[in-house]
Amino acid sequence: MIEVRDLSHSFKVGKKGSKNEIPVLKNISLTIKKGEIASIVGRSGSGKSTLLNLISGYISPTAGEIIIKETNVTSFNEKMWAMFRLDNFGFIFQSFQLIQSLTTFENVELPLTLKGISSTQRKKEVLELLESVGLHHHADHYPNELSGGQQQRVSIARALITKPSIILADEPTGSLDSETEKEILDLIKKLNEEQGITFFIITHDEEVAKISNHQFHLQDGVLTKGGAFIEV
Ligand SMILES: Nc1ncnc2c1ncn2[C@@H]1O[C@H](COP(=O)(O)OP(=O)(O)OP(=O)(O)O)[C@@H](O)[C@H]1O
Repeated sequence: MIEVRDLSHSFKVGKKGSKNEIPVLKNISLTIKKGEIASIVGRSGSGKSTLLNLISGYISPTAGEIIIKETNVTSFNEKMWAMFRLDNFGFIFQSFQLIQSLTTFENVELPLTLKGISSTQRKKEVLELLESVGLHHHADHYPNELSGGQQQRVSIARALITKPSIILADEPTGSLDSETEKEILDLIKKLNEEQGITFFIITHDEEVAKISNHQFHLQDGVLTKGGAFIEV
C-alpha cells in the first residue's frame, strides 16, 4: 500500500545558493500493508515529520522512491499531489487544526465542499459520520466549546469524511490526557478493524505504538527497527 525505497532527504541550509546540506533521512526502505496500523517511533529530531511530509508530498525526496497504492508518486507535481491527497489521505494532527470560526458540522463538511459534493449529500454524509463518532449532539458547537478529546474526534471525522484508504496521523494523542488518549486510540483501532483503514502514525509515545501492527524506529534519520510484528 505504501512502499518507500531507499529514500533520503537533505535540507539545504544557509544563504540562497549555499551548498550546505544537512542529511535528515538516510536510505529508508519500508513497506506498510493495506489495513495495517503502522507507527514511526523516534525521538524529537529523528526525522519522523520529514518522513510524513515526504509520504504526503509536501516535500520532495533528495533520492529514492515512494509508491502509494501501486502509483509511483515520487515525481508528482503540486497539482497531482493535491488531487491524490484529497482522494486517498486523511490527516490527523496533534493540535487538531480545526478552523475556529466553523462549527463541528462545517469543519467536517469542508473536504466534501472542496470535492464539489452537493449540499444535500454533504448534509447526509456529515450527520451520519458525526453520529458514528458520537458527536451528533455537538454538530453546532465551535471548537473552543469542545474538550480536547471531542476536538480530536471532530478532526478524525474530518479526516474520514472523504472515505480515505490511508490516514496519516502526527502525534494524534500528543495534546490529550491519558484517559482521553485511550478513547482516541480505541476509536483508531475500531476504524482500522471495522473499515480496514490503513493508519500511519508518528509518535514518541509507547501507548500509541502498542496499538500498531508494525513499528518502525527512527534514530538520527536511520531506520533502526522495522519489520517486527507486534501482537495486539
Ligand atoms: N526545513 C528544514 N530546514 C532545515 N532543517 C530541518 C527542516 N525541517 C527539519 N529539519 C531538521 O531535520 C531534523 C529532523 O526533523 P523532524 O522534524 O523530521 O524530526 P521529528 O522526529 O519529527 O521531531 P519532533 O518529534 O520534534 O517533531 C531535525 O534536526 C531538524 O532540525
